[in-house]
Amino acid sequence: MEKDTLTIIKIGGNVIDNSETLSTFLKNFSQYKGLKILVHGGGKAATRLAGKLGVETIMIEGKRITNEEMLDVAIMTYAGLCNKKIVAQLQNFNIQAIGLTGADGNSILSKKREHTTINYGYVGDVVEVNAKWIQAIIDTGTTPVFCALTHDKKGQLLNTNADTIAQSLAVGLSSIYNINLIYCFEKKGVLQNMEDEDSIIEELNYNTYQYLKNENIIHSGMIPKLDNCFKALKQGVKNIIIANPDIIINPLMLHTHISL
Ligand SMILES: Nc1ncnc2c1ncn2[C@@H]1O[C@H](COP(=O)(O)OP(=O)(O)O)[C@@H](O)[C@H]1O
Ligand SMILES: CC(=O)N[C@@H](CCC(=O)OP(=O)(O)O)C(=O)O
Repeated sequence: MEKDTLTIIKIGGNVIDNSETLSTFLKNFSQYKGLKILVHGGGKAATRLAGKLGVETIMIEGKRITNEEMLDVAIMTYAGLCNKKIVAQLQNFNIQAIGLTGADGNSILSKKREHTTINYGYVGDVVEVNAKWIQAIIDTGTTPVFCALTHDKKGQLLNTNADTIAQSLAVGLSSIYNINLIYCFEKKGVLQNMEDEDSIIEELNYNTYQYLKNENIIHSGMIPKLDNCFKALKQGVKNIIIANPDIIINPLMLHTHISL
């Protein structure tokens, strides 16, 4: 039997952080046809709330050092502020959305990252996605909205990068669905030149990625994002793009297609 298509869309900090951009995106998302999952980050909002609460933010290679206090900030921000505001807006647009951490429905199981040279603290690496349960939720006509938290099934919530959540869901659900994975951020795609918003690399393969990374044309948050894309491709996810959120209403818009 032909598999259904499921689109997994991830939105990042710069989309969530602007209430107008977010609202426009959510309206467009609500009109996007077919089965869908939304994954959101909120790193910037977490850093802001941490500042207000007097909790210091330390990032190493784009990953947040998550001590006990920072984990509380992450839970408040991702599962609370960001997730519930998004779900409420989607309900307003008549989408039967449900907000989830990986603990809800045991949907995403992870393992606390081991302390090597860097102690990341309460950061989780995904071990397993509960694909059958997520499918059952989708089958009721519900749209899952995942935030950047997982759990270890020993009672501990863990902070997991939202790009990785999207990748793990894509891989975990690819046995059931044909997956489209879309990473949305504020630019139109991966750029050849950060000064030129129109210098979009339309097709990016692994070798070109390595070259552009060495040349420092691809750097910072784009590195873990692309690492997640290639990880997903290597595990059988077929269609992955990096694009501006407007892609969902204008599929002809220029974007970056990722291939091996
Ligand atoms: N070549 C590139 N093209 C586009 N963005 C790039 C590039 N290299 C680095 N970046 C940076 O990567 C960022 C996206 O990563 P990140 O901030 O983690 O995304 P998100 O907003 O989805 O969480 C962009 O905002 C940009 O500053
Ligand atoms: C472990 C880790 O770094 N987790 C991320 C989760 C949030 C996130 O990924 O947010 P964006 O997509 O907006 O960057 C963090 O706490 O910043």
